[in-house]
Amino acid sequence: MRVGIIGYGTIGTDVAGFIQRGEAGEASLAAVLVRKGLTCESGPAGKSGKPLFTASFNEFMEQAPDLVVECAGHSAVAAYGERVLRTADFMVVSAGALADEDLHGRLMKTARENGHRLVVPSAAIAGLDRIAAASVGYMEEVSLITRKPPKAWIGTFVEDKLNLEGLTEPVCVFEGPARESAKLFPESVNVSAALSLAGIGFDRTTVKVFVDPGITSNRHQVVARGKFGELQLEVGNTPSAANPKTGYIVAMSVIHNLRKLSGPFMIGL
Ligand SMILES: NC(=O)C1=CN([C@@H]2O[C@H](COP(=O)(O)OP(=O)(O)OC[C@H]3O[C@@H](n4cnc5c(N)ncnc54)[C@H](OP(=O)(O)O)[C@@H]3O)[C@@H](O)[C@H]2O)C=CC1
Ligand SMILES: O=C([O-])CC(=O)C(=O)O
Repeated sequence: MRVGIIGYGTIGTDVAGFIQRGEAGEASLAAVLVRKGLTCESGPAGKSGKPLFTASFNEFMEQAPDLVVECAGHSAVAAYGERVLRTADFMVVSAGALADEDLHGRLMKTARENGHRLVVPSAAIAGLDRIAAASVGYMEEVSLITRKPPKAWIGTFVEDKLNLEGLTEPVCVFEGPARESAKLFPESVNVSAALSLAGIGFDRTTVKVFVDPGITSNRHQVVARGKFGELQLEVGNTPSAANPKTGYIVAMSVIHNLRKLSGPFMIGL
């Protein structure tokens, strides 16, 4: 399976590294779409050699990826999604972009018409296998509490509202439906979108978001109840050195999914 990556930041770099070290099952790296010129010293190459690093979307798609992994943010999902799905599967890490109903609908239509798949990895959250299975029956509740340390909020709108360095107690910066949280925190609460898509949708999934000076990991708590029974889980993601908003687990989850999609064995669905 030939893989293309959009975005060579924290997640994209890790995903590319895993693939190039042969840790992604049958997947090989075909091309990386970057924003400005080349960011990799290995330089340009073609279909058969090293992966191509390019700022041209057309050149990127000419490498004939079977699957493209988006690791670049909400705007990249909107900019490239439909064009990718005409010829390849599309794995969306910035799942919050799908809170835009119109965009989500267009991507689904393009995928269906062209026989490709829109794939959302679990990334920073857990338990989506069970939530998705549970949603086959009636569900009364799916809720999420996301907490991250102050440094994870630098560069977000929260920085303008709070003195992040001076916090001594957790502060709730959002409470409401997942559709709003996914749009309000494009770089840091994509987990609410993945949870919504697995379960009862963006409008019934409820979310609280905290800046918490008492923790060092990015923490997500999920509670769900329904015909299946109930689920309570909490994950603590180690923030990556390059971007404290993002856990290392996100790239690892992408690789787990590449192994599943490219190989003969699937588990953790
Ligand atoms: N589903 C989940 O659980 C999670 C999802 N995410 C999502 O993943 C995204 C990426 O995270 P992360 O890697 O940590 O972020 P980074 O900011 O470290 O990296 C993003 C990279 O994408 C590049 N980029 C942006 N737009 C484009 C474009 N149009 N074409 C090519 N490259 C582009 C940026 O380039 P430049 O430097 O030029 O801006 C940057 O190099 C986040 O914005 C978030 O939406 C993150 C964590 C968890
Ligand atoms: O990595 C995390 O813990 C979650 C995250 O940034 C997101 O959901 O966008």
